Amino acid sequence: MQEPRIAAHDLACRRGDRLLFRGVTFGIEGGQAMQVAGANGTGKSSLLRLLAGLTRPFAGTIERVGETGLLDERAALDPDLPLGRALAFWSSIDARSPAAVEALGLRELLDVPVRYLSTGQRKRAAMARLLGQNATIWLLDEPLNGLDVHAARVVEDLTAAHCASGGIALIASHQPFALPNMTMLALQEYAV
Ligand SMILES: Nc1ncnc2c1ncn2[C@@H]1O[C@H](COP(=O)(O)OP(=O)(O)OP(=O)(O)O)[C@@H](O)[C@H]1O
Repeated sequence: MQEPRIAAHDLACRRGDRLLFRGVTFGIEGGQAMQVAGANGTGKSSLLRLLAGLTRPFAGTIERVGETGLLDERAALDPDLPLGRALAFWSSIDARSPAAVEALGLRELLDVPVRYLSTGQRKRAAMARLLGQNATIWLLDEPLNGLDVHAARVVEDLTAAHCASGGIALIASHQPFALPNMTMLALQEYAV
């Protein structure tokens, strides 16, 4: 497998008629993690969506080697399906013996329609979906929002394991996220 990498060079982002940031440059290799910090509205979510390839930069370039998986407020799970079947759509989640389903405390919820899940349960399900996606580059937008203390620790541990096995994690968060050797990108420094 090719070594994963994600890099931005002189990136600028425009939403509507407003330029949010410009001149963002960084490079992250396999095994590394970076937290994107910044006040509300500085463009953290917009940056992750750019890096995921969902929107196009106003200026600058993105280099991406490896598949990206985006975790945000949308669970990317069919709301009408029971959770077990919705997760099964993501190929490597096997509802019978998935370590992630156990670790994230989802076993008792597999028969519950996704639309009935609470905010924290939905976030845990989205994390299980991300694991089932087998993406090497994780883009985590406020991954701890809505999680209780135990679930937050599980998500931090899963992310640390992902990096330890050669993956990349980019984390946009207001909350501290415990991960060894994480670098920091302060988005307000690039505000226009
Ligand atoms: N589709 C859109 N069209 C126009 N403006 C948008 C659009 N999406 C987001 N914005 C604006 O872009 C700015 C940045 O939004 P973004 O969600 O990227 O910020 P953020 O740093 O993640 O904020 P928060 O910390 O509140 O989550 C906001 O002012 C927002 O209103």
